[in-house]
Amino acid sequence: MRPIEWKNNILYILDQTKLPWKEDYVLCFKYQQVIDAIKKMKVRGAPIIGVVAAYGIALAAIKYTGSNLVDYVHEVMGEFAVSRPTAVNLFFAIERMANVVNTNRNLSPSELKILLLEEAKKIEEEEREKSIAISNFGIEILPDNAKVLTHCNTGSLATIGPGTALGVIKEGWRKGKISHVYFTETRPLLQGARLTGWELAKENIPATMITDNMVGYVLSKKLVDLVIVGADRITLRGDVANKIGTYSIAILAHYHNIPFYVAAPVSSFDFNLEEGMEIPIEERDSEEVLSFANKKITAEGILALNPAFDVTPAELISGIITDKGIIYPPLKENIKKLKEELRL
Ligand SMILES: CSC[C@@H](O)[C@@H](O)C(=O)COP(=O)(O)O
Repeated sequence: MRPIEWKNNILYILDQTKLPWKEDYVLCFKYQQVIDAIKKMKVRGAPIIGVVAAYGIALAAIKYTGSNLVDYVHEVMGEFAVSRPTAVNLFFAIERMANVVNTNRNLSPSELKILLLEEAKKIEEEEREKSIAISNFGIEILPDNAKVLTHCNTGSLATIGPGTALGVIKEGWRKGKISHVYFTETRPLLQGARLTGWELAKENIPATMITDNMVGYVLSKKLVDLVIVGADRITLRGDVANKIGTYSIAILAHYHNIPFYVAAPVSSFDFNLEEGMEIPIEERDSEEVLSFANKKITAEGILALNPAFDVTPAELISGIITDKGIIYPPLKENIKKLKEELRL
């Protein structure tokens, strides 16, 4: 199963809104279709959003027949930048593509188009490698026979490679360190139930789904030894934006003395932001909350909140598993060290 594929100037995107019922690909011939797929969450998860945006920008360039390719690509990048605001990987990928354009302005349009496509392929390959590295580093935090809880979907569908949090879980299972996985259904769009369940079943990993409001029960009964989740954006002090509900899980884990880990590539860090409250949180259409299985579940006139993410403060996090190793508390100090080491 490949979550995306680039073939003959077409970007194929496995439509995650149709899983697990149907394995259907959306064919993107135009960059607008890529933006639409991101907005409608046909493709979702922080790392893959960046990869898909890079291909979308390359696709726009390849299809352009006008006389000012550089300005056009910048306009397109602006459109991608407002597709989903929280995952910083999107902006990381746009910046990489912008660098290619800005440093090669003097090349012919056809040469520039080739370079843009090469950069998108490079970003894809790098994300794959990063998620393999995270999966391997993560083994260190797993006790023997571990029972683990995760939230949302952080697997191959979200990352190209094995995954971040789910990558650690898959590798832990392969190495005999994990005995059971609990995962939340993840309302309102059920990325846990539909996508994580689908990936775990494909790998034959013993798994139990719980509804989002069962986390307190599961942790109080000591059914799990640790929690691992992904991230959409991590600030300099180690605050983490991730799928709505993550913050509640972190508080419950803290109360019950259960380690709470985050797994994310360095491309999920936003070194421009200090505090979690600075992270822009995507507000989605309230209809997603007001309905279930395409059926309205409230009386007419009832309103609903629909923030897609929340922020977990650094104090609640036991460690961040990255593609460069594990960052332990004090997170602020150690993130600063990593930034300096990587010269970012
Ligand atoms: C490796 S994916 C990490 C995060 O992107 C993931 O945990 C998450 O919150 C996804 O949210 P989504 O709204 O499904 O894009």
